[in-house]
Amino acid sequence: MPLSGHLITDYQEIPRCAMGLGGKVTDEVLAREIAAEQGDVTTMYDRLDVLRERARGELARVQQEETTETEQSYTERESFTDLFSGRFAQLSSVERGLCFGRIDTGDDERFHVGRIGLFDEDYDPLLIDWRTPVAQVFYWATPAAPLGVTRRRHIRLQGRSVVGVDDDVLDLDAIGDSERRTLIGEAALLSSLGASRTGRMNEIVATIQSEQDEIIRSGLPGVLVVQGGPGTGKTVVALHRAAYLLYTHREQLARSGVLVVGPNSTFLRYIDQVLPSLGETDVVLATISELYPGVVATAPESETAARVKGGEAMADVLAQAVRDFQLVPTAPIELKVDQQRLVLRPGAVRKARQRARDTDRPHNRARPIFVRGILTALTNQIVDRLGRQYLSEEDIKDIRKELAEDDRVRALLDRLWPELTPQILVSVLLSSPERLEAAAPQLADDERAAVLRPVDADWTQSDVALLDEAAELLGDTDGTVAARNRKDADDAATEAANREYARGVVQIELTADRMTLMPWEIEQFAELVHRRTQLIENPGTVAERAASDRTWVFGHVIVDEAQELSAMDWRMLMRRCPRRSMTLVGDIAQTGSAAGIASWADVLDKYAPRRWRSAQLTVNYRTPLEIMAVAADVLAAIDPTLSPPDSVRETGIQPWIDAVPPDAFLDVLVATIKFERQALGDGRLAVIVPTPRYDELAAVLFDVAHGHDPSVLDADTALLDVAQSKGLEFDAVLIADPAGIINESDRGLSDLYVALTRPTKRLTILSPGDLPEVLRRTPQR
Ligand SMILES: Nc1ncnc2c1ncn2[C@@H]1O[C@H](COP(=O)(O)OP(=O)(O)OP(=O)(O)O)[C@@H](O)[C@H]1O
Repeated sequence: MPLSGHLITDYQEIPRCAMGLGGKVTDEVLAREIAAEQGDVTTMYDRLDVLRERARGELARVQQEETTETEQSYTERESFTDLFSGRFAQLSSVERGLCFGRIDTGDDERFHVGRIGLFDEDYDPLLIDWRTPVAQVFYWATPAAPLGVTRRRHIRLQGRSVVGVDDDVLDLDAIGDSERRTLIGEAALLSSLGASRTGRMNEIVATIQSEQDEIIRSGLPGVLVVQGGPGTGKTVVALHRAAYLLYTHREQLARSGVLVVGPNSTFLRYIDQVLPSLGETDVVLATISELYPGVVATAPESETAARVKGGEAMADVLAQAVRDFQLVPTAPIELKVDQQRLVLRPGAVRKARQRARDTDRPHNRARPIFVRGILTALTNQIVDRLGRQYLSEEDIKDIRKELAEDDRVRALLDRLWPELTPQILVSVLLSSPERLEAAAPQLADDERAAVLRPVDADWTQSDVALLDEAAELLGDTDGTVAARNRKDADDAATEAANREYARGVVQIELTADRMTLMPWEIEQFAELVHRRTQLIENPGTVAERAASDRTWVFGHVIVDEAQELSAMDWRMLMRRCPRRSMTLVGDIAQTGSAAGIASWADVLDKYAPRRWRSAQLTVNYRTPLEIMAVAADVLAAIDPTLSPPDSVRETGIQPWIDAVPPDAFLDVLVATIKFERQALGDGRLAVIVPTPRYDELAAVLFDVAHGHDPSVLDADTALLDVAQSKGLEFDAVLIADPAGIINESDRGLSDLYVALTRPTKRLTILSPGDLPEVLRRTPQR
């Protein structure tokens, strides 16, 4: 089948099996090839069964083993349990689609590619893991650059049966110029793209395209920015990159973990199956709202408040707000301590404050310096009064100690330089017009008014980065420092002992030859014994501990919809990854947040100068050509210099765009939903509406699931606003009231663009009253 560019028409008509570009094969040849593949595939599944049974048997034996319950035997048993249950879970997760490809090279060699590596009893490879360097050619070879590959075969399985093979013949002599630019494995790709959506994203190991694979396998260090229009696979590529990096750099990443940040909890639910289905679980999935442990940030806020609080200026505002808590009295303060009348003069306080500030320590950590300065000033008064010549060093120390323990002195110190928590600082600042005015003279009156709220107001998403910034400015309190020091000392001692112990256990196991450890599992086992022992002191998986520790440093951070992050969010995120090993995926044209960024360089030249690189994804695998034509008009209105990604499919189904009188809108909407449901059959339909109309429409659309719980994705028809639909996709989308979406915010056109690019098959637009100008170019039906 000749291909032109990336567009494929009549994709349902693609021959069941194409053996070589441009050619069809007889049923007989096909049956013979399928039978041959079946033999190999059956051998792989047999081997998988053996390994799975072995892991299950080992697991059962370890669990039933009689041991004297010493801490040592407990640790050993738990480590084996982890190892074998991890191995068992991994072997089980690859059951579906175990093998999906074959590569033949010019030297008459061939190997199969699959979701996991398998070896026979003699260590001869049966199946190569998709993440290994050897498997790379499966994704990279093209007729123009065959990389030594003569044939790439896509193998389709149903259960354990081979039901189809599709070959790309990569022999340059056999094909013409027009056929050289092709999608890789287009039949397999198109059958996966044409399938109905389930509300959960699927992995794509079998059909990764070369421009995507290059990104997935890009090196670990530095920041990689992946810019791409809607549907180009940014999310799915970012997740496969996480799996690839964890496989390739497991030593480095397993201990520190990988953080994946997504735009909202519905999105996290949408993607939460991808990594487990690739056998990876050591990953923290979080939204920005969840990045400050202990704070649940779900309260809504105005666009202006989000923009102001997300602005870089807030870093200075918070720093000033902290300084405003470090007071110098305007007049001398009198104190009565033990019948003594003491006077604290502003000059002495100012001097103590300057000393403390000069240390450049965070507020709570500089407080002891301030306290020392004040206590010295007060002690000197008493000492001078009593006569220094009559006092020993010990006497002077006692005076100082008494002063330090005196309630009135302590109250005064708390007033002049209070110990603060991030929560107190941020909530007091945002609820006090006076404090705000003092700390934020650079903000306009209406901006300050927009961020004011009651002191006990619930946290919003943009508060999270403020809390994180505040935590940096304040540092730990004395109580938390003491607790941490104690814990660090304990941890260091335990860690050293445990490493020693882990080494011993592995040695004993190897000598006793009791377990069937593969050579490459010995290190893994040692690490597990070590981690297990650590867990007795410090419970929780890496993911759990990382999620509960604000200062946790991740080995790699992946951010999806990265264009939405505010300047303050970036500051927070960069603290989580000082090594700057990051993958940021996004699309500037889809920016919906008022605080979002306008260019990648704006952010990255600052945080990772000369350490960031960018890559582009250019092909839209989601939205068919007919729908992208409508989206293209909106994109041109956002920025005439931008062009949408090329759609890979054409469905022949034109979008339905209609304007109805406002008083008929609801009735027509209900009828249209019904019509779309019938047209879709099993597929998923999203009704996307302006946020201000969400509640009103939720109340009248009885058969449509609504609410902000991610479980709306389980319904066949869901009511969403644009923010909720970000990153998701549906078989059909009905946009109700497009003008409402455009007028909702300054970035309304970008929001409409996001909504228009969610469907995989059908698009309907229903407008109460006139259609917005930007949608009038498409013929109405
Ligand atoms: N190589 C591929 N093989 C099969 N399916 C693919 C491939 N690449 C992308 N897809 C599918 O295309 C759809 C769009 O991918 P994805 O959601 O990752 O795009 P995106 O760039 O993040 O989109 P958006 O910016 O609009 O949220 C998904 O259904 C994904 O599974």
